Amino acid sequence: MLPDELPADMFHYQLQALSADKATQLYHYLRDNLAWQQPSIHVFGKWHPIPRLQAYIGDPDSAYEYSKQVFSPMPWPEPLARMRERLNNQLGCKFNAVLVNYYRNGLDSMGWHADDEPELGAQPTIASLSLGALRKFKLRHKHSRVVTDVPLRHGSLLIMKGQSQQHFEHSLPKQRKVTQGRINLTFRHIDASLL
Ligand SMILES: O=C(O)CCC(=O)C(=O)O
Ligand SMILES: [Fe+2]
Repeated sequence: MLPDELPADMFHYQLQALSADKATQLYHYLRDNLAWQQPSIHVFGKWHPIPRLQAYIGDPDSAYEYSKQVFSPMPWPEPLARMRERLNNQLGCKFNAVLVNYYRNGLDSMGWHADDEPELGAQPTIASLSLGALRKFKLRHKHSRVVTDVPLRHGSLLIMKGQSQQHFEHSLPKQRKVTQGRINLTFRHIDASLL
């Protein structure tokens, strides 16, 4: 399923977590109903608006801090509350927040990073649900620098767990030929006591 160089104890890919119809329905619901924001982040002494839109949703105790900013969670819309419940049951997780990213077309992107903020804990499990346009997700081993491309499909679920964030970074590069939108949801467990 996934390329051999990605350790099975860190990455798992479920091609069809949602049927195509359900995934399309959820895509349209989120695109049209979430309160999208485009915050600026501080990089090398300058503020830049992120090259995508985002919405942060979670329980009241799940404030999330990155790039020196605190993101307060918005309440769960019903379809995402159901999805969270399902993933918690299926994976035995305690997700209390989801970061939703909306890439309006192939010019929107996300740079290299690891999801290694302290409030995620040492070995976080992150469940990444993709909806809409097929985009290339890249994983780069921090030590060997080997890059692996994983096309994330409409309705698919990528689980990152164990030491994945310690050993790998990931990114979603621009793809100029992509004209359609994509929405990605990363379900997370935020422990505010680790901040
Ligand atoms: O859009 C994606 O597939 C990646 C999103 C991501 O890396 C994140 O939200 O931290
Ligand atoms: Fe990430």
